[in-house]
Amino acid sequence: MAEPTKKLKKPDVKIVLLGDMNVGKTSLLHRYTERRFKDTVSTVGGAFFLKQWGPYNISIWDTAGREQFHGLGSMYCRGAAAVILTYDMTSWQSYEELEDRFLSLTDTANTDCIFAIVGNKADLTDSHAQDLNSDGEEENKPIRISLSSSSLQRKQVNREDAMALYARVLRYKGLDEKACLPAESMCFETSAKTGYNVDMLFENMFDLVVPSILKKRNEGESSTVDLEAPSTGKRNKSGCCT
Ligand SMILES: Nc1nc2c(ncn2[C@@H]2O[C@H](COP(=O)(O)OP(=O)(O)OP(=O)(O)O)[C@@H](O)[C@H]2O)c(=O)[nH]1
Ligand SMILES: [Mg+2]
Repeated sequence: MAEPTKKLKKPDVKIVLLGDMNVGKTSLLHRYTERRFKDTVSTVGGAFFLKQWGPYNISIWDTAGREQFHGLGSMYCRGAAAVILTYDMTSWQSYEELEDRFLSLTDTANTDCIFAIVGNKADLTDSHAQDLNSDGEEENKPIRISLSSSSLQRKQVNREDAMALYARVLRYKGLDEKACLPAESMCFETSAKTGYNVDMLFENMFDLVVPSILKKRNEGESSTVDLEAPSTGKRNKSGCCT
């Protein structure tokens, strides 16, 4: 009897994390997937994590922010249903770089690609400390922990700046602001260190890409990949591809 052909579910959709080196892209993904903040090394190339979301498979691509890997960015963005543009709230430069260096990489993303603007390292900012005094909800622990005033820094990028960038991103993509998701719901301030807003960010994005999956399915794209076909990347144990 002939052996059944080996087929593996392939991701239904792709979400890409973009942003300058050191803003915390890898840490955000670790926080979400491993529920902890751990030491990182600067990413080389890119790596992906597969998330099962209900009946759907979503790949989240973590890319390298270092300039030397810049050329790879548009490759990782090809066919992306969503892009998370990430900056460090304590670094104005990391915010500026999003427009100067990273936005054009998204030209290869889907035409209906969804954008989120994410300011990470909220735990380092003084305004975050104030917020938490009134509403200290973070992962598991009371927040007082690491907020010694000596470690706090001035917040260099405000939420209004992020919302203004969101509007410019839509303009760059030729999209009508009124027909798109509102800036208030697409700009996030997070902390990979404490977990602040991290689940909310990723899970919002997962919900938002579901229509893109359904559209793809309606257009009749195969949802399996042939394991016997030549592979294009090496997989390691964690499901990452480098
Ligand atoms: N305080 C604080 N530090 C953070 C946070 N997120 C990341 N870091 C630290 O920032 C540094 C860079 O984090 P990474 O996650 O490696 O940054 P990246 O954006 O993946 O950098 P590349 O891979 O080089 O593009 C590390 O020392 C992290 O520990 C955060 O939310 N708060
Ligand atoms: Mg990284």
